[in-house]
Amino acid sequence: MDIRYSTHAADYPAYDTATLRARYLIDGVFAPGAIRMTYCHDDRMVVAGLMPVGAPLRPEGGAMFGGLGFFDRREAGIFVIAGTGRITVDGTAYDLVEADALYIGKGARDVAFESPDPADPAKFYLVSVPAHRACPTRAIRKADARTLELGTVRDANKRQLRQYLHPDVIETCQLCMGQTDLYEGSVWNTYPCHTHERRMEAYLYFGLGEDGRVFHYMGKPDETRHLVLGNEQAVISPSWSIHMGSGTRNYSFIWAMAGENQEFTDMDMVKPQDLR
Ligand SMILES: O=C[C@H](O)[C@@H](O)CC(=O)C(=O)O
Ligand SMILES: [Zn+2]
Repeated sequence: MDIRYSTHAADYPAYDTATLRARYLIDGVFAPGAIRMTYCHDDRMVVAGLMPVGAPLRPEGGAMFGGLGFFDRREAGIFVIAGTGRITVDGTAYDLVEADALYIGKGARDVAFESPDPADPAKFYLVSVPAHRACPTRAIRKADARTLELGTVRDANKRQLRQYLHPDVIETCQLCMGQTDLYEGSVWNTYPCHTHERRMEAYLYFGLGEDGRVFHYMGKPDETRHLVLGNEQAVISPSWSIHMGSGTRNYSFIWAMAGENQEFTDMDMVKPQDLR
């Protein structure tokens, strides 16, 4: 378990590149046959990659969770970013293809992740946060998501944003999650940018190819820093930080938020002329 404590907004301007990356970047999200977990103390969000090859994978609770089962006091959203996958929750199997998602509510006991086709192993991206009550476990297919078309070719930010774990789609305790795909020729995400003091957020970038990179911007709007991210790397955005990026090509990312509210539009928009 990789543990990330919260950082104060006054501290990050002094970080060098290596420290910025150690605090906010999550590398090695997917490894064949393994569960890779990062426990982030910002809103106690767990970010994990599961890539079953052969035997099914089961997220464990254990010492890090006070001896509880993983889902005893948590909910999770899981997206398939590659391959085809099956998740079995207490005897019910959900078969998922790329861009499908599953929400698992608090109280699930036996959760197994599998790749039914060994030639096409699934990459499951999981984000989990504490939950105070049980909401129903449900699959959300790509077509079920609330879809928004954003941006323009002129601004190189034409993209499709799909809200899967969102109050208009399914009920969750605090997790909001979705996927944004940039169209070919567009490279900017989340511009004009924003903060949301009431929620933290994590992004997983993928579909970048081997050499593609995203220059991800973070920090207070008047004191920005950047992290260079490669394919299938994630980044933590504390509530005080902007989170936007520009890629060397188009790409996709999964965003996940947790905190005080689930109002997607509760954002403090930053005027471009105020960025530094
Ligand atoms: O708070 C919301 C998140 O930052 C993302 O949903 C933004 C995003 O996917 C986009 O603009 O493409
Ligand atoms: Zn945001």
